[in-house]
Amino acid sequence: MIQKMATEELDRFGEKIIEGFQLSDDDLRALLSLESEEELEKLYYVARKVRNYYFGNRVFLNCFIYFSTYCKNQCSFCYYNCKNEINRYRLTREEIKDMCKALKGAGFHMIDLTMGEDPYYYDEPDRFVELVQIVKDELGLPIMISPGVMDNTTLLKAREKGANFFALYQETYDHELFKKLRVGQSFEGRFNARRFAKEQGYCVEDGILTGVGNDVESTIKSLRGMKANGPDMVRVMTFLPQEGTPLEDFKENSNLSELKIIAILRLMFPKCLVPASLDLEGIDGMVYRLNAGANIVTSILPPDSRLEGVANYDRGLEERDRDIKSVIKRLESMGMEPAPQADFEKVLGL
Ligand SMILES: C[S@@+](CC[C@H](N)C(=O)[O-])C[C@H]1O[C@@H](n2cnc3c(N)ncnc32)[C@H](O)[C@@H]1O
Ligand SMILES: C[C@H](CCN)[C@@H](N)C(=O)O
Ligand code: SF4
Repeated sequence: MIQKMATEELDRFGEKIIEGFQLSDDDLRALLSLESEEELEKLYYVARKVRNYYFGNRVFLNCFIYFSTYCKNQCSFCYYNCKNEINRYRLTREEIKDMCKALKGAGFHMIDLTMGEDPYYYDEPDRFVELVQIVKDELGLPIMISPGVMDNTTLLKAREKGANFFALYQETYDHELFKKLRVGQSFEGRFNARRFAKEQGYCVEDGILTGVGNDVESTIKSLRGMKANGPDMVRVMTFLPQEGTPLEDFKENSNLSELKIIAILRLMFPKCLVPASLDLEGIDGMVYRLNAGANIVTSILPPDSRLEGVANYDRGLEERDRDIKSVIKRLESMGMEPAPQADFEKVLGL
């Protein structure tokens, strides 16, 4: 398929995608099986062509506020699973308010409010709704919420207070693998919460993990599963094993790299937001992810922040390279730039 294509053919392939061509399962098998750097560069070339057609060199910037690392769940891949004996924090309302004040005018397109499934909020969900209100009042920016499988009533209330985006990642659409990852959780419950949010006017983000025991066929199942639900943002994250978790020693030689899947996501979801997360390899990693077709930088932390990431490649490092100024500087060195806020509001359908 793509291996033997010369530049003109790669351009034509990109144009076909822009014209609406849909990749078949066999096409996905072929792309997921690409091996050499040269072949992969051809895939990234086509993905950039499609990304540039819709977004040019303009990138969106998402601020990540992990405001509570308490959780009642025990996902086998996650550092914050309730069985892991770690230091946890829960920001106070005042701390969140002060953080918002420091974020004014920083240049973010959206604020991502993330928490574990913290009983403090799950037992009193209006506390979470109040948080959304505080951030909306302080910053007025679009808000992404990543609270886990919140009940429908709370999702509705958060929407009324100004939440725009609901992020809930299925991890995999392979039910057997899901059971091993999201231990004791309902596949349908997770799926239905995201679908309900979409029906209530949220933009939604779905996502999968790779390097977590997924193979080509399960990855195709996941790509198809996400496609069927019309997400506004789709991600893939490399699974980073976490100390103190059941998968801390998990290793596999996966050929299903994050960069390869980012590029395939771009071809399957040409107009979608596709993240380049700093959570995995910081700003150096961002460059590769943008060059593979991503167009929103996520897990950008408030300046001088000691807040957690999620996969948190830099946990324990003194120096963290996740502030917006450093991101923008690197973007400029790549000939890219932050998009106007109006472009983002268009994506949100505002
Ligand atoms: C956004 S965070 C927390 C939000 C909320 N508690 C939830 O589970 O949806 C959860 C996501 O981070 C990602 N994640 C968690 N641990 C990870 C790890 N060790 N490596 C890569 N991604 C990870 C997973 O995709 C997971 O869905
Ligand atoms: C996984 C997190 C996002 C949650 N909505 C964040 N660390 C990221 O990588 O974007
Ligand atoms: S992924 Fe979310 S729900 Fe699962 S343990 Fe981590 S914080 Fe809790």
